[in-house]
Formats: sequence, structure tokens, C-alpha cells
Amino acid sequence: MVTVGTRGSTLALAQTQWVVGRLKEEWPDTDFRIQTISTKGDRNRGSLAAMAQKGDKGFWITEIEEALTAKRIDIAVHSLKDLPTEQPEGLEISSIPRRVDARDVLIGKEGRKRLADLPHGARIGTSSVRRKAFLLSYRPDLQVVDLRGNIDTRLAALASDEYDAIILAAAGLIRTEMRHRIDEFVEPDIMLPAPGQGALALETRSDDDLTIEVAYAIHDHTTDDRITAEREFLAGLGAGCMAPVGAHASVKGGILTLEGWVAALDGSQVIRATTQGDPGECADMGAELASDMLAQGAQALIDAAHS
Ligand SMILES: NCc1[nH]cc(CCC(=O)O)c1CC(=O)O
Repeated sequence: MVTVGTRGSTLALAQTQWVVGRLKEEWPDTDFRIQTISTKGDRNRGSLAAMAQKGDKGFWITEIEEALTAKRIDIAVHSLKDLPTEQPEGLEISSIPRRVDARDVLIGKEGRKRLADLPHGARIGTSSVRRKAFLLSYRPDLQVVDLRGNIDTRLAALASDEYDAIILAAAGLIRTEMRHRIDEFVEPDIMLPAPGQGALALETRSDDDLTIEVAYAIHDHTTDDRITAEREFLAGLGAGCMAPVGAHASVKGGILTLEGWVAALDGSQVIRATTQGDPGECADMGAELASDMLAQGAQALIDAAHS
């Protein structure tokens, strides 16, 4: 019996059921069980940004990692973009399944269904500092209004008068079978996705060889190279998942292209850079792009976001 732990949100459960379905295909004789765990992120109604400023990077995952260490669960399924770039002692990411669409999407009211067509001063709901900064860089006239909660809560908020449109990750809507709600895929040249967006991580105990083998059966090497480049870039900046940082890697014809953006919180400045190389060098490429950008002024933007 392999116990797979996750948060209890609709999205967390949907992605964990998908993972267990894939694992069952690979290991038809193994029994899998899903165990839901409540985290600080699920319980805290305060603003995400305030929690991040307290340096609390892992508010979606601490309780899940405790359950893993205590052997109450054997595999933890996480959204990769919520996972800090370092794992605690004794735990490791042992498998990265194939990524779905990494882009952000717009969902708007009638007549508010494309970013370029939104009226002057339109109100956009998001609580992500990255989405806010890139939106304001593209359209400084827009008003970004704080909106947090799970996908269902955020979609429901669109019915109120407070928002003309909201921005979400495509992956969350695709995984919860709500793809039909997407009005526009926002292209990465307007809004670069978060590092790891659209990818999952299976975390296990480092000494649990049997479970590691089970998890690794659904590992995807190309996704791993892409997200490694993106996360090394984020780590190299000394930034967490709450910084106005975007990163997106793609692999074509055996070449990995990594793009990184760092923004001022108000969108008044965005530093952009791109690098290309062999996918085998993905970690170094991420680290090098980060140090190039720090030298180009990204340090001041990161410091300002953290202060
Ligand atoms: N921070 C919450 C979160 N974590 C992962 C996803 C979406 C799914 C993914 O990126 O894999 C979301 C919701 C959102 O950003 O719209």
C-alpha cells in the first residue's frame, strides 16, 4: 500500500487523482490510497503577500512534509510552483510528471474577454505579485484588485461587481475540467509564467527506495530539464514564489531556451533576458541567467519586493 498525501482543495485532489491514475497504469498490482491534509495556506484567510513577507515560504506544504517525514504518507503531490527550491533534510523530489500548459489565462465578463480589449481602468482580480507587475507593465491603466482563494472561489468572484476579469493558471483549470471557462491564453511575451507553473512534483523520503522507484515511473525528463532551469533561475535570484519573477523554459530541436523576467512591483520596470543551451546544462543555465540579471539591476527589484 502506497499512501499519497495532498491538500484537500478541488485542484489538489484532481491533480493527485491524476497522479494516482498514472501510477496505477505503471504499477497495476500496487494499491494506492489518497490522504488529504489541511495546511496553513488552506486555513489562513489573510493576504498571501503578508504571509510571504514573514518569510513563510512553505505555507502550502509544511504539514504535508511533516506527514511524509512521520511516515503517515509515502508520496506527497505538490504544485511545483508552490514548492520552495530546497527540500527539508531527509526528503526529496523523486519524480516530475509531464507538464501541462504553463501559461496564465484571462477569464472575463461579457465584453471583457481579451486583455487587449479591456476598457481603460478595468479591474483585474489576482493576488499574485508577478501577475500584477506584468499586467501593469503591459497596461498601466488597469486596476489590480486583490483576489485570493481556491479556483472555485475566484471564479465565483467574477459574478460580483468588483472584477471585470481575473487571471489564473491554465493548468489549474485544465486539471479541474474547467478548460471551457478560459477566455484567453495570455501569451508569455505579455505575462511570463511562474517558475514551475503547470508542473507537479512527487516528494518522497530520501531513504525510501521502493517508493522512489514507484514514483519515478512517471518521471518526465524534458519537464524536469525545463523546471530545473526555471527553479535554478529563481533560486539564483534569492527569490521565492512570492517575488515578481517569471521564468519559462522550452525545449525544441534538442536546445533548451530559458527566458527570465524580474519586475518592479508596480510594473514600472521589467528586466528581461534569455539564454540557450544543451538541456543537460539546465541547472547552470538557470544560475547563470540569474547572476547576469542581478548584475543588470534585478537585485534592486528583488530587494524592493522583499522590503
Ligand atoms: N498558488 C496557487 C496555485 N498553485 C498552482 C496553481 C495552478 C496549477 C499549476 O500552476 O500547476 C495555483 C492556482 C493559480 O495560480 O491559478
